[in-house]
Amino acid sequence: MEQNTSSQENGSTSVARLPLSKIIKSPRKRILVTGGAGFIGSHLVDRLMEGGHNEVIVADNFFTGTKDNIRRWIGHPNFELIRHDVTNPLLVEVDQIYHLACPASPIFYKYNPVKTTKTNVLGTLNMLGLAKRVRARFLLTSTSEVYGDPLEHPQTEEYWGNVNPIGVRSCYDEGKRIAETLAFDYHRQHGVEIRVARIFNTYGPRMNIDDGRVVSNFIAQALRGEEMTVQVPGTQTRSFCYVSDMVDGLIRLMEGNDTGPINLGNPGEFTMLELAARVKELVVPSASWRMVDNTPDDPRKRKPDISKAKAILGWEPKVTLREGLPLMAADFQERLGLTDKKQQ
Ligand SMILES: NC(=O)c1ccc[n+]([C@@H]2O[C@H](COP(=O)([O-])OP(=O)(O)OC[C@H]3O[C@@H](n4cnc5c(N)ncnc54)[C@H](O)[C@@H]3O)[C@@H](O)[C@H]2O)c1
Ligand SMILES: O=C(O)[C@H]1O[C@H](OP(=O)(O)OP(=O)(O)OC[C@H]2O[C@@H](n3ccc(=O)[nH]c3=O)[C@H](O)[C@@H]2O)[C@H](O)[C@@H](O)[C@@H]1O
Repeated sequence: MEQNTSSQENGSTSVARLPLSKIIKSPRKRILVTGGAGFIGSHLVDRLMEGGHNEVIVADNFFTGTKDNIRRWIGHPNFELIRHDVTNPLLVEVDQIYHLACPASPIFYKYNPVKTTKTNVLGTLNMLGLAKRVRARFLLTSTSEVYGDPLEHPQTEEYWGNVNPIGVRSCYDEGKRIAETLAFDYHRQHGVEIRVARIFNTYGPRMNIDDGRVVSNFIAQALRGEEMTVQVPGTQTRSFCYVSDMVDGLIRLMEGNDTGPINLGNPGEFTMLELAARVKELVVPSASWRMVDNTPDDPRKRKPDISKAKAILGWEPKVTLREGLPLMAADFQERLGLTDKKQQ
């Protein structure tokens, strides 16, 4: 029998103003992941796709990401890949936006610093504009680099940071700081639901082999039989979080009620010399290292205070560096087409 649709067609004003995604009751969430072809993004996409409850759209310009990272989902009915640069507006109907698009390795973000700033400013502005228009919840992957070369240790979310505004890292550090500002202003001014994660150094399978970040460099160098390049003084510290823990934290933040900013990272703190020694012990026992020059404004120490993530999200990392390094090395070994160096 034909339904009388006149009330639906004439619909009340309030219903008519609802975004389409709220009117069409879909059992699935539609989720946009910008930068979804990158390292963290592709692991996040895996987690969001598994279980079949979501439709996932990846928007990526493939500057540092690759289709290989998301190849398993291409052709899946719940998955869509768009070649898109976030410095241009994007029109899609979604319920959630995970905004990761931005080169993360210092080598790549310094390669075209003006573009990095544009990605952080215009890219975040465009994605917040989209969130406002379609009433999507928006999560920004900010960084521990907003703390700069920190004068407080470990870093809590209350610390305002020590950042050089005109240095070679500023396109990234200051870019992420203004991205956070934009998120909070869209929240206060336009009521956009925002979530801000401050991610500390994350590592794992699928990192670009020649990405330039320390864990990928050391593992690739050790496996290739090259010396690991420890930048002076070698006593600078970082705290390394395995990617599956990070993805878990990001999803908890998105699904929870707190805007953040919330530190997500592993509080285990290592000097770069200790990291090189761990790679030697766990990946290639014959490996060695040499000291090389450092780059300007390298933060001397970094370690997250994750009390807030524990209390608010019930989250803390599970995978230790000792467990994570061999998992990453196995992936690198396969991609480099190498045999197991440890057994040689
Ligand atoms: N991995 C970490 O240790 C770490 C730490 C702090 C913050 N983060 C943040 O997490 C996010 C992901 O980092 P990652 O380690 O996966 O890096 P990644 O370089 O592997 O991924 C970034 C992705 O963004 C894409 N991209 C870059 N510029 C773009 C643009 N203008 N338009 C569309 N796509 C663009 C790249 O092609 C890539 O797929 C970044 O925003 C980064 O700042 C990462
Ligand atoms: O976690 C973060 O918030 C940020 O960390 C990184 O910045 P950084 O910590 O400097 O990352 P790396 O380039 O991996 O350097 C880490 C340390 O390793 C040292 N390093 C790096 C490379 C290398 O070959 N050898 C080496 O000793 C560097 O001097 C530095 O002290 C990147 O900027 C971002 O991915 C991210 O936003």
